[in-house]
Amino acid sequence: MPNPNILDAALTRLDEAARHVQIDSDVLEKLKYPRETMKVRLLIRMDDGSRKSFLAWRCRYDDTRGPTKGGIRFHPASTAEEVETLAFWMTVKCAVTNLPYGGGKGAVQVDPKSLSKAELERLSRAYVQAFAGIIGPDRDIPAPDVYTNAMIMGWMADEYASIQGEAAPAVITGKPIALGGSVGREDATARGGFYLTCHLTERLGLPPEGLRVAVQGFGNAGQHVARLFRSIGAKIVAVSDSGGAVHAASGLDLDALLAAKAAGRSVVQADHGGKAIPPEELIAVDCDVVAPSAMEDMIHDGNAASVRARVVLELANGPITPEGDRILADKGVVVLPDILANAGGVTVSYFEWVQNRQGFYWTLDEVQSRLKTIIETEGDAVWAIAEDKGVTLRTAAYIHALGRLAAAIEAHGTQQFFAS
Ligand SMILES: NC(=O)C1=CN([C@@H]2O[C@H](COP(=O)(O)OP(=O)(O)OC[C@H]3O[C@@H](n4cnc5c(N)ncnc54)[C@H](O)[C@@H]3O)[C@@H](O)[C@H]2O)C=CC1
Ligand SMILES: O=C(O)CCC(=O)C(=O)O
Repeated sequence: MPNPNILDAALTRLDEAARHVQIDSDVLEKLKYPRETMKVRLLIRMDDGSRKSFLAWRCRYDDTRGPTKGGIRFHPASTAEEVETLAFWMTVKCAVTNLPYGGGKGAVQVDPKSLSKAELERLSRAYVQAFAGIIGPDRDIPAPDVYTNAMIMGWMADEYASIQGEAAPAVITGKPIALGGSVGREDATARGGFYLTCHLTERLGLPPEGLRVAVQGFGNAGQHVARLFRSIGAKIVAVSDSGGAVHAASGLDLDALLAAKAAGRSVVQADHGGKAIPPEELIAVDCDVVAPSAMEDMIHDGNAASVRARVVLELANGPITPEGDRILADKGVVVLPDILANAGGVTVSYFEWVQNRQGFYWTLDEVQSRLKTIIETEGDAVWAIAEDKGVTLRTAAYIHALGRLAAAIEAHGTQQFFAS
């Protein structure tokens, strides 16, 4: 189960940022609590005729800057606290990238691997039936997250359209292209992190060639980031998934790993060309960039000292605890923070929403070049704040976001939020 105090830990990053800028205390008070979290029990019919129920949540953390936006996770260990924390991070992430959104997130406490495809579809449709009153193209716009994908988003969009009695593709992003999805959304999370790393290579002190990369979590974010780094000649020296981890100092056979995953197998079952290692050793392998791309709190006070990479590229949300951050900073390891490094996904989700609303679709080149511009522009802004204030990139990203959030909160007028 995630740390029950995960939201408190996440909020310490906001407090740290607030120490370096003048921020009205009302602004911080508003950002400390989710606006609304709805909890339901979804009851679905199983293939054998029995019925089973699953806890599910949708949190709209803050909508000051626009409709709330964020993925839906299907995971057996999901909790309300985790959903609210993920929704808080979405609020900050959308502000860092200047998308016209607030932050939201959803989850179902389920092991999706234990369901048949038909059961998974019934669960996905039940989720939309339960939350149809809270989501909407101008209210709250879900997307994929851990163990959800384009197929599930397609079922959900279809269910929402049936309920509304009209097509409403902009209610959800990360859909299949055939249902109004955007080209370039599939690898967008990884691509954003890849663009950021490449843009900062020199400033990060990374070797321009022969980069060695380790990837923890080999799903959507992890597989695509490995593929993108390979495309510039990098070696993928270690990868892991929920089934285990593999390592080869001379580089793993990425095609074999991708083929194994496509066939529903773990990386340890692939003809990977390396050796299996204990999963907890992945973050400690000798490499230039380690990309945690799985779950929260994977690098913490108990293992941060073992990180040997020069750079941690946070594709996962919240993979490093605040104590882990301090240890890495003391070691001189640079962390590219989640709220910037994995923002490629929500940025292309925004492009999908825009395309759905205008009914006019862009080319892959247009999507990728707009994504690159946003990531590089906001990356430069965050880097400049970090240099100017002598803070980590994470604190700088929070300072950057806090400025935009404060401006929007103040522009709304305080009477709306704080009864006198
Ligand atoms: N899909 C998206 O658009 C975005 C995802 N993220 C974040 O990226 C992370 C990964 O998400 P996705 O790639 O979409 O999920 P996914 O469901 O496609 O892949 C998750 C991967 O993590 C692995 N995993 C699970 N527990 C693990 C563990 N304890 N150790 C090692 N590997 C483990 C799974 O086996 C799987 O390979 C999450 O933190 C998610 O919130 C962030 C931004 C956008
Ligand atoms: O694509 C989106 O709207 C949200 C993606 C997401 O859940 C995330 O960035 O953590």
